[in-house]
Amino acid sequence: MQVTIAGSGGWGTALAILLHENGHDVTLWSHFETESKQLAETHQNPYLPGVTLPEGLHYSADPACAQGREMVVFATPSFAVRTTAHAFAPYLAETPLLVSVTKGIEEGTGYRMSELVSQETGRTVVALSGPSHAEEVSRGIPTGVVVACPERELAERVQNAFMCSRFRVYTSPDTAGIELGAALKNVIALCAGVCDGMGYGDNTKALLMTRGLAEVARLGMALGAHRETFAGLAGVGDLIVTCTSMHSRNRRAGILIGQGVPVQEAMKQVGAVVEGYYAAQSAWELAQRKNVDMPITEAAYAVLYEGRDPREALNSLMLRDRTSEAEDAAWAR
Ligand SMILES: NC(=O)C1=CN([C@@H]2O[C@H](COP(=O)(O)OP(=O)(O)OC[C@H]3O[C@@H](n4cnc5c(N)ncnc54)[C@H](O)[C@@H]3O)[C@@H](O)[C@H]2O)C=CC1
Ligand SMILES: O=C(CO)COP(=O)(O)O
Repeated sequence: MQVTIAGSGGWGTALAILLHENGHDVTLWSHFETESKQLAETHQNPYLPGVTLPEGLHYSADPACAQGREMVVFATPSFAVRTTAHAFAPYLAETPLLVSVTKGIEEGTGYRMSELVSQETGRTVVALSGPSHAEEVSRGIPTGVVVACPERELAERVQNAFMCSRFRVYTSPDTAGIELGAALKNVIALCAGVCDGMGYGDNTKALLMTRGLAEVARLGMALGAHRETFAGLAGVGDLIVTCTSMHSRNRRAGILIGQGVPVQEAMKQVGAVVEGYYAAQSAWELAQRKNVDMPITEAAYAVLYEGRDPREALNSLMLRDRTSEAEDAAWAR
């Protein structure tokens, strides 16, 4: 298959290596000409230290490189997905498969990433997500993900393109669930990092992850996602990897914030996109709009955007009104 990957950060590059190994003819597109030249000349990507890009990958900074390709994968940070899809749209008429692998929610509108690409291109878009740090995928470490699309045939074609012995791909019809799980868990991972940075323990993190998943699923379902998706790879699977891995940019940013580093400085020190920072604002807005209770996300928003002290935020989460883990209906059983 002829493939273009639109976005040459860590994730786009890791997927370019994978698809090249799968026998596809891959062009890696960069937003910046200088970045594209550097990749072509050095075969190294600073976002993936120690990984050498294989011979045979092509590099471009021109969206026209998508012309006539069979699959285009959008892999930029979320803030750049709409503009990138807009730039690529004139070249996609003969491309049957469009894929989004970005994890975020558009600020202000609340749209998911596949929705942005769809709006800009007028086409159905497959979403790919799951516990999949680029640092590990680029080194061939076995990984599992989900591809979602209401059109099963499109999902299965994308599954076939990515699947191999080190990259297991499941399909799902629940694009909303897959994308919301991906975007919202980043907020919880950032909070898990904050707890680590403040020196709290494994109990605290397990509490945060479990109750975090509950509120992620609550908002997801209010936005049309299926409950069971949050028990899958793009839900609890991705939550586990992001809250526990030192590869996670969200967790690393959180650790710094928990240690007292100012938010903007923490993101600068991480040096790659911290999607949970942006998702906290979008999730907070969506929760208000849909009237969904999301106490952890609300606390994250207050810490990240209003300067609230993280210790004080955690303390007030612990002392919220007492409640039940079960829904009211369960007590009647
Ligand atoms: N890194 C990872 O392990 C994984 C990342 N993701 C998701 O993939 C998305 C991209 O993540 P990464 O590749 O890690 O990000 P990154 O932080 O490595 O991305 C940096 C890239 O963004 C590009 N960029 C900057 N401004 C741009 C613009 N205006 N237009 C287009 N591109 C621009 C830069 O050229 C650079 O190549 C995020 O949503 C992330 O959550 C998903 C799974 C794994
Ligand atoms: O989504 C990811 C892994 O599945 C990447 O997480 P970070 O953005 O926190 O590094």
